[in-house]
Amino acid sequence: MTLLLQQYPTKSAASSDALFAKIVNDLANDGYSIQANALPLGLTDILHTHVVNLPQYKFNLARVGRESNQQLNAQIRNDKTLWIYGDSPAGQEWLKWTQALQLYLNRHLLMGLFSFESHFSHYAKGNYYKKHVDAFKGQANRVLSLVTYLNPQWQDTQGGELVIYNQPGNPEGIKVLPKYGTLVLFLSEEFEHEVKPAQRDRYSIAGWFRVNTSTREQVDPPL
Ligand SMILES: O=C(O)CCC(=O)C(=O)O
Ligand SMILES: [Fe+2]
Repeated sequence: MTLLLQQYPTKSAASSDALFAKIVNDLANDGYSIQANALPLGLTDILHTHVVNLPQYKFNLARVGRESNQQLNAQIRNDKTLWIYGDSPAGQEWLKWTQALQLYLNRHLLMGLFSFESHFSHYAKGNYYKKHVDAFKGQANRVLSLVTYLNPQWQDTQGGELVIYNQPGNPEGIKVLPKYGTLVLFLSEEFEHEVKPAQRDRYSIAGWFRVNTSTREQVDPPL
């Protein structure tokens, strides 16, 4: 008999299982999950080193939807972004980890997550992203939003909070400081949220798990 060693779960994926289980529980109960010190430290470190060493010119002014009017855009958000592909060791490690998360979510919540896209964001001092949703009901195929933060020693007084408006009865929303290794997930269509201006450079990764809405006429996500 030949025994094939399974690729999954790997040791590192297995060590995230306790975290993934908490996320599944939160998502099922509340539709969002906020986890401090969630990312494996080695992964946070490699991503942080990578992002702070990227040359500024590689980042692009973020766009809002299909809007091409840059002035209007800048009133809504003025961070800069850079899409993450597997063309760097940091990018590869990140995509491996989010892949393990995607698999876990599909197994335990049957979400049918089909693909994942993500970008680094750099909010320079004073930058913001006004209140928005990441996907519109019935339109988009972004179903689950993910954000993680790459800012060592973030102080409570330095602003830059993500505010999640979780229910009408709580107009203040839930504030999340962009601390090193904190991970946030929420259902993309359900929660308005915003990024408050920060007192210092703020680095993060924003990502979205998508379902496949391909039809015979249209391949989506685009190849
Ligand atoms: O950086 C954050 O805290 C959230 C970013 C965000 O909402 C987005 O990029 O859509
Ligand atoms: Fe967002």
